[in-house]
Amino acid sequence: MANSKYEYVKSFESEDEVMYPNLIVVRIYGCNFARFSQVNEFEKPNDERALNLMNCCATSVLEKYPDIILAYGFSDEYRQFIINYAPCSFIFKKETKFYQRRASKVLSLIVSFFTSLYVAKWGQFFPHKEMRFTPSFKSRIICCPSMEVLQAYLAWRQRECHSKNQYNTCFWMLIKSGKSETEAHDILKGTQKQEKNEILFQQFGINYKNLPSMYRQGSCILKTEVDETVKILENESPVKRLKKTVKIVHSENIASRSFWNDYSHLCKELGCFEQNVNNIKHEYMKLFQSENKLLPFTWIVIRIDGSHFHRFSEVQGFEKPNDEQALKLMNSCAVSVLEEFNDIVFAYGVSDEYSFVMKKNTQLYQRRSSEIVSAVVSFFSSAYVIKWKEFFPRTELKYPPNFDGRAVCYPSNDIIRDYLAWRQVDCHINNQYNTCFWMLVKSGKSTREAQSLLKGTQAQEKNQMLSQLFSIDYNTLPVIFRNGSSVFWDKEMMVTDNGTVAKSHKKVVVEHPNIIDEDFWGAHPFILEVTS
Ligand SMILES: Nc1nc2c(ncn2[C@@H]2O[C@H](COP(=O)(O)OP(=O)(O)OP(=O)(O)O)[C@@H](O)[C@H]2O)c(=O)[nH]1
Ligand SMILES: [Mg+2]
Ligand SMILES: [Mg+2]
Repeated sequence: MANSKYEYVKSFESEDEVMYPNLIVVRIYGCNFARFSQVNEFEKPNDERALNLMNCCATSVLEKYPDIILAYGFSDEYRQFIINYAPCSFIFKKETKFYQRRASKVLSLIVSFFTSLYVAKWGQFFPHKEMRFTPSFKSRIICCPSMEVLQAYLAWRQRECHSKNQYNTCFWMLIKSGKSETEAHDILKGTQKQEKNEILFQQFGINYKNLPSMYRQGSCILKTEVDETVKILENESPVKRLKKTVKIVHSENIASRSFWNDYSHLCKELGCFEQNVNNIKHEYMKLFQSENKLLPFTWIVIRIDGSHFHRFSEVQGFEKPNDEQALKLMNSCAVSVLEEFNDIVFAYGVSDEYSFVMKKNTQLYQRRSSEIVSAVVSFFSSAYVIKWKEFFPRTELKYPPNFDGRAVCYPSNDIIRDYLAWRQVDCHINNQYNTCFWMLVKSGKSTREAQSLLKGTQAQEKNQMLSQLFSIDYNTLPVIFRNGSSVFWDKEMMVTDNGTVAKSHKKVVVEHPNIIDEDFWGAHPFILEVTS
């Protein structure tokens, strides 16, 4: 399709490929889950339903993406100051070429799918509890340069599981026995493993080792190959083939040679463990915790895009070329995103994509790229599944959709405006093409004929085609289709008692203005104004 003069903004996008032979681990964890688990009254210290829901989502992630070989998750129960709920790590096979190993694509697609699943499957695990509050997760890539590092990573995760679960079990037993939260923390401060076990045994008659292994050891979700009998021959000998299945196991030490090397599939796709690890090197901990930050004093755009929405819109029977309800659902999710993330000042959406502009001086998550991208894409995905019924009351959601996301920095107001213009020009070009294409198809042409009739045509010719063949004046088509949707905080001017003009936020609005020309920006100067 035609290029526009705004295409240059693409050059601001940077490469973020995780280079081979690094192993890719995607780690996800709950966002603000202290609040989510409280509002939804999760049982403490472990809510079995919540853990099973998480395991079920992780299983579906493994089933959807063949390149993910293993997932490990556990419950890091809500405690004061701790918001790192339900951490789960997904490990890709060494040879993966998933989305050309681009970090933001990989981490966003996985967290988005996990979130959609979490919302869609909620009712199966909490049948009598309506979900309150939009759940969302963050994700990041942990890049493991060798099997030794992966082994250290898994050992670290499982140690966290052991120690957190032991602490939480003691903590909540103390609370149940009448202690205040502060008293319980004080009792446990500085205690070693052994002492905690003694508290549990002596005060509460609990043998820690007898607690369910899912709580103590976490859950490994892995692909295994099993022999499956396909048919029985006449001579009664069975014909077998290898079938991949996903299973959940709980094991004392997932980073041990004996556990790992027992699963031939893990060794084949990732590699074997040479020896057991005892101490996790300090340098590795730095590697597990390092994160890239986005350039300071630049506008940040987080662009999300529906994954395989061509298929999704077919399956859901969206109207062609534009389904107004589908677009309104996208818009409604964008409104929720603006309400949730104060630093997002503007959003522009078309088709299955949305661009969110975050103010230049935002300090959200210390400008850590993966945290920002994952939190936004996950929140959007969650809202999409939650709001589906509101926009499609008669169409069931056939499968949970997911979105990819990326963050790009733009240094000046002119360039951020060119970025938005680029997206709107794209909207014009695509919409005009799609409108002609579907009119031709609806009039009886094959898709190939329609394509060849439109090949190389300019905007003018397409407009003529629409008006001459179908009596359609392109400019009278709904503006939401032609211009896409802009979402922003509408400000109200208020004159205060002393006569000065003050501005206050009113509410988030969805409009369909031309954002290429000056008029809109002249009338809304506050959107790209840099305020502290
Ligand atoms: N029928 C219909 N389809 C839509 C609508 N909005 C988006 N789509 C579909 O979603 C696709 C979006 O294009 P892309 O984002 O480039 O393609 P994709 O299939 O999502 O593939 P990836 O984004 O690469 O994963 C369009 O090609 C349409 O097939 C709509 O309102 N109606
Ligand atoms: Mg798409
Ligand atoms: Mg798209």
